[in-house]
Amino acid sequence: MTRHSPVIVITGTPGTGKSTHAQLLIKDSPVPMKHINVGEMVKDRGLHEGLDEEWQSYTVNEDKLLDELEPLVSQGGVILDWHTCDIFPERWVDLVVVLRCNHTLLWERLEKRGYPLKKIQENNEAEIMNVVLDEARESYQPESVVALASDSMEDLGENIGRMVTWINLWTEKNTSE
Ligand SMILES: Nc1ncnc2c1ncn2[C@@H]1O[C@H](COP(=O)(O)OP(=O)(O)O)[C@@H](O)[C@H]1O
Repeated sequence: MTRHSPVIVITGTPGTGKSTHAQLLIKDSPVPMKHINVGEMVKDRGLHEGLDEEWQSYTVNEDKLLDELEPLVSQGGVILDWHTCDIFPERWVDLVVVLRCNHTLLWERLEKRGYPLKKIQENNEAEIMNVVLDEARESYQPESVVALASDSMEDLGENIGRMVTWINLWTEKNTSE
């Protein structure tokens, strides 16, 4: 698969800042990148088996989702924004960014979002237990996975700068070979 732009996964517990990062990155990226909010795609295109009432989340049909994503990802230039990452085949992905957030801040962000208490607790525990980071480390090569703090606007700016630098290096390497 020849790509002229990379595929970046931005993952992390809900509320850590994935969409905020993805939206800024598509503006600052030196090559055109498309932001795919995978959760919204699942909902909008019906790539699920229905809503789990207890958890207020969709039961994803992974085969349908992967079939839908494959043609979009194959060209490169894509940011996949989702709270889980191990479903994406390793060959699709050039960089996995796992956003981390202090759990008190995360609690406040999810409360503001109007999540039910049970969902806030579940996500808060997942953040404390490193669930998404462990999942990323188990699914991809260590050099492809980077964990970045997303507690403050300062972190946000630094993270975008680091990702822009990474995209420049990737592009230089992959278009000169
Ligand atoms: N680094 C950050 N510093 C301060 N606030 C942030 C940061 N990242 C995200 N936020 C805020 O946290 C909330 C959740 O961010 P969002 O990008 O929607 O998270 P996610 O996509 O991971 O669910 C938003 O109100 C956003 O403005």
